[in-house]
Amino acid sequence: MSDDEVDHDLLDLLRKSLGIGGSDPSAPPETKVLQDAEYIYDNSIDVALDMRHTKLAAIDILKQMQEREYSTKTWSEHPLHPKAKDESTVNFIFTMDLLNFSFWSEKSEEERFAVSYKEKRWTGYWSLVAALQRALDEEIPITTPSFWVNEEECTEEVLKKVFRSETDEEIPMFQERAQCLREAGLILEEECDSSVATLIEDAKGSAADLVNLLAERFPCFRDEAKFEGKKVRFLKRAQIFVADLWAAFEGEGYGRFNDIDKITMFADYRVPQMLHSLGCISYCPPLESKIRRLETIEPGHSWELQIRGCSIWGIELLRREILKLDPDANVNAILIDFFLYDIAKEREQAGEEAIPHHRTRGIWY
Ligand SMILES: Nc1nc2c(c(CN[C@H]3C=C[C@H](O)[C@@H]3O)cn2[C@@H]2O[C@H](COP(=O)(O)O)[C@@H](O)[C@H]2O)c(=O)[nH]1
Repeated sequence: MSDDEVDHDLLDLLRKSLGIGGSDPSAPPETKVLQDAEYIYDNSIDVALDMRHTKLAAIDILKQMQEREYSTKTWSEHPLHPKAKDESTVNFIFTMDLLNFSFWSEKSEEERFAVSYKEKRWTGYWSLVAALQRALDEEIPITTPSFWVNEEECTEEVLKKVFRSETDEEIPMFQERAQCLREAGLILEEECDSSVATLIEDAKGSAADLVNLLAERFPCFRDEAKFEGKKVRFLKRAQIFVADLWAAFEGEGYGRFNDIDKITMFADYRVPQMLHSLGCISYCPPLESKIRRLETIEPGHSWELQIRGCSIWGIELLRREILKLDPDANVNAILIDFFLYDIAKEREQAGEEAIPHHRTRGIWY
């Protein structure tokens, strides 16, 4: 059996249960996402990273982030993001990142699922944020975990109203989203007296531990796969939950973590597209033409895992190049990722040409 096939997690578990060896309890907590991303990158033959473009992109991104004074403060400046530095925002962010996946549509811009809120029409990620804000305005306690498990009040009809569309297309994966809320509500009720704040306190100020806690306790956050026979972790929504907390609270209070730089890029479908536009990532011809033909890639397919793993590793290389340019730059993988997502949306809004994002339907991103 080669080393790659050894299930190190199982070995760890065995050692712990036998009380021998095992991971050193005093070792700093790790999520293993970055090391799994590097493993995927080292074993990818259909997706590649380009160091020359990465170095060029680092110059441009550093300059733009400094010009925009891009920081955690930017998060709350988005019109739809909650501003209160209190538990209501903790609950909002948890609800949002429980459901922060798979907004893409096969329909046209005009026909796709869209939410009308504050005289604007929101699609994609922002349609989710708008739907939650609209529900709260309509006195539906959609961000309260105990509501999700109340079958008399939180009916399918109420959820349909929360996620009602301006068009004939309903929100993608409506049933899966309802299931995520119910499951998370039950687990929070059992383990944290329905309080997200308690869940955060259980991590004792460690971002990595909070990510691991979410993956351990909530199946719907357990974003893992098998790549070439080895278990790999992406944990995209668990990580973006921690990152959104950190940004919303500007590193204080519920957003205070002593190891926030352990959080990696979030392996979604938008930032890989941006990395391709920057020339940092490239696809083998059959994969590129599949993406350009808008054909779906099955969840767990090697191509999907290579795109996700190489994107995480690509942002790490970008981060290192930025810090070589300016060792004092206030930049980590989170802020680079947030910035690239925002730029990707600005470019899309401006009608700029870009390769389509890849299409994999699922609850992980
Ligand atoms: N890697 C990464 N993925 C992100 C975001 C965000 C929004 N984050 C906000 C918070 C801070 C930032 O400044 C943003 O304002 C959404 N997504 C993912 O993208 C997809 C939605 O795409 P579209 O359908 O086009 O809206 C979907 O998988 C969603 O989970 C991000 O930041 N990073």
